[in-house]
Amino acid sequence: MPEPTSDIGLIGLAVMGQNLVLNMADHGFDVAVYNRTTSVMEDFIKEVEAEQPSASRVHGHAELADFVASIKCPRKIVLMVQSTAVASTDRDAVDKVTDQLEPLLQEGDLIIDGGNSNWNATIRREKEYAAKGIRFFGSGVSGGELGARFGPSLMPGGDPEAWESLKPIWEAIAAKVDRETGKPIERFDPSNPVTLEEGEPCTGYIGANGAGHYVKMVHNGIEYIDMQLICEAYFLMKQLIGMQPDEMSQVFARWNEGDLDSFLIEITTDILQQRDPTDPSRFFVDVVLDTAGQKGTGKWTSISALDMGIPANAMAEAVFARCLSAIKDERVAASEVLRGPAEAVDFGDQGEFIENIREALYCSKICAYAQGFQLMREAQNEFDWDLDFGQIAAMFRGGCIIRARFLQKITDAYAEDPKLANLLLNDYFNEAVNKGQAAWRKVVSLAVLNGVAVPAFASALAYFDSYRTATLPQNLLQAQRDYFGAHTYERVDRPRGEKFHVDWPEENRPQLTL
Ligand SMILES: NC(=O)C1=CN([C@@H]2O[C@H](COP(=O)(O)OP(=O)(O)OC[C@H]3O[C@@H](n4cnc5c(N)ncnc54)[C@H](OP(=O)(O)O)[C@@H]3O)[C@@H](O)[C@H]2O)C=CC1
Ligand SMILES: O=C(CO)[C@H](O)[C@H](O)COP(=O)(O)O
Repeated sequence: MPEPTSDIGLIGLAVMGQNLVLNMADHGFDVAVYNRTTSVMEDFIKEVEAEQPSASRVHGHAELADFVASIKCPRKIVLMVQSTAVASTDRDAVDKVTDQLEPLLQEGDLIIDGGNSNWNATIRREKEYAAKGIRFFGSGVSGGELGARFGPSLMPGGDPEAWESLKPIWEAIAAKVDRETGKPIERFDPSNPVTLEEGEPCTGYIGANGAGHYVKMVHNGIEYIDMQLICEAYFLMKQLIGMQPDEMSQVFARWNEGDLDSFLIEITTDILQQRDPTDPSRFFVDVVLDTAGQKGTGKWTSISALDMGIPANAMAEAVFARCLSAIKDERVAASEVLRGPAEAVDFGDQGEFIENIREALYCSKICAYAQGFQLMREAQNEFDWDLDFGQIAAMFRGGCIIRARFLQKITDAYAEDPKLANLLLNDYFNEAVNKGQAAWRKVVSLAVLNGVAVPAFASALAYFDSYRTATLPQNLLQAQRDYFGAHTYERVDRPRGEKFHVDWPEENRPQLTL
C-alpha cells in the first residue's frame, strides 16, 4: 500500500465539491477526490489536468477504500453531497456515505459535512457517529460556484478540537476581507489565490454540534428575503413605472454604489442587462418563467422561527412568495377572473419614486436582518450555544451570497453592544429606518392601492410597526381566548405571571384569580 499523500479528501463532485477541491489545491493542499458515479470523477480529473495550474495536487479515486487510504492520518474528509434529512429519523446521502466510510476509518479521523444539512441532522449525526468512533463535524459553506472556487464563507460547528485540525485549511480557502475596512478582497486567479496574510478569513468557530449548520440555514433564510425584496423593487419599477430591464439595470447599478452595495444587487444589475441567448431582441429576464424553486433552507428557517416563537414574518413571507409563484397555472386562471383596483393611483415624479423604492428596500432589509439575528439569538438559548453575532456578521462580509457593505454596519453594531437585543435598537439602524420610513410607507401604500403585491416590503413594515408599538391589539385576542377556551389572561395593573379568568357564562361574569 503506497504512503498516504493527500492532506484532505472530498466526496461529492458536483458544482460545490469540484470548486472547493480546486480552491484547496490552489492553496497548496493535496486533495483526494471520490464521487459515487465514477465517470463524474474521471471527467473532472481530465478537465483539471487540461486546465488547472494545481492539477498535480488533485488525486482521483474510483474506489472508496483507495480514496480513504490515500489521505494522511488523522484523516479529514469533506462531504459535499445532497442533503435532505430533516427529521431525526431521516437518513440521506450524508448518512449513506458516512456509513460506507465507517469501516474504512480509524479513531480520530474526521468527517466534515459541508452541505446544507439540517442542523438537527448534524446534532444527531455527531452523537450517532461518535458512538461508532467517528468524529462528525458540520460546516456551512456559502458562496455558490464562484465562492467555493475562490473563497466561500465557511461556518463550522461541532467539536472544538476537530475545528483546530480543520482550521488551517478552512482559513486558507475562505474568502478574505480587508482587516481595516471589512471590504472583500477578491481575485479570481487560480495561480494567485488571496492568502491569509492579505486579509481576515470569512470563517471562525461558530459553536457546538449543529451551530454551524444552523447559522448557514439562517444565512439562507436571509438570502431568501434579500432576493424577494430585490424582486419586489424590480416588480414595482416594471409594473408601476413600466421600465425596461436595461433601464432597471442602471438603477440597480447606481444603488450598488451606496448603502445597498451587495453581491445580490450586483448580480441583479448584470442579469437585467442580459439579452436572451436564443433571441437577442428580448431581455433574458423576460423569458424566464416566474416560478421559483426552493430546496428547503428558507422553509427550515421559518419553521424554526415558528417553533421558537420568533417573529421572523418577513423571512417566512419570502418562502410563501416562492410557494405562490409556483402555482403558476392556478394564478394564470385566477388572473382571468379576479380583478384588481379599477383605477391606477399616480406615483408622482419617477425619479423620486425610484428613490423611495430604494429607501423601502433598505429599510425592509434592515428588518429582515434584524429578524435573522433575533432568531439566532433565541436558537443559542434553545440549543445551548454561545454565538458571537459580531463574528457571524463579520463572516458574512465576504464570500457568501448575502455579502454586502451593510454587514460591516452589523459587525460594528455588535462590537458596540454584543448583547444587542435587536438590530433596530442600534443607533445607525434606528436612524436609517427613521430616515427611510416615510418613503417606505409611501411605496407600500402605492403598491397596495395599485394592486401590486409586495409581501416582503409590507411584512417587514408590519414587523417594524409592531416591534415599535408598546400596546398591540393582543389584549383583545387574549380576552377572546379566555372567552371561548378559559385560556386565562394577565392584567395591565397586576404583576406579570398572575393569571385571571372571567367566568363568562355566569350572569355577573366574576373574575377568578388562578
Ligand atoms: N449549489 C449551491 O449553490 C450550493 C450548494 N450547497 C450544498 O452543498 C451540497 C452539494 O451541492 P451541489 O454541489 O449543488 O450538489 P447536489 O446537491 O446536486 O449533490 C450532488 C452530489 O451528491 C452526490 N450524491 C447524491 N446522492 C448520493 C448518494 N446517495 N451517495 C453518494 N453521493 C450522492 C452526487 O453524486 P453522483 O454524481 O453520483 O450523483 C453528487 O456528487 C448540498 O448539500 C447543497 O445543498 C451549499 C452551498 C451552495
Ligand atoms: O445554499 C445555497 C446558497 O447559499 C444554495 O444555492 C441553495 O440551494 C439556495 O437555496 P434554494 O435552492 O432553496 O434557493
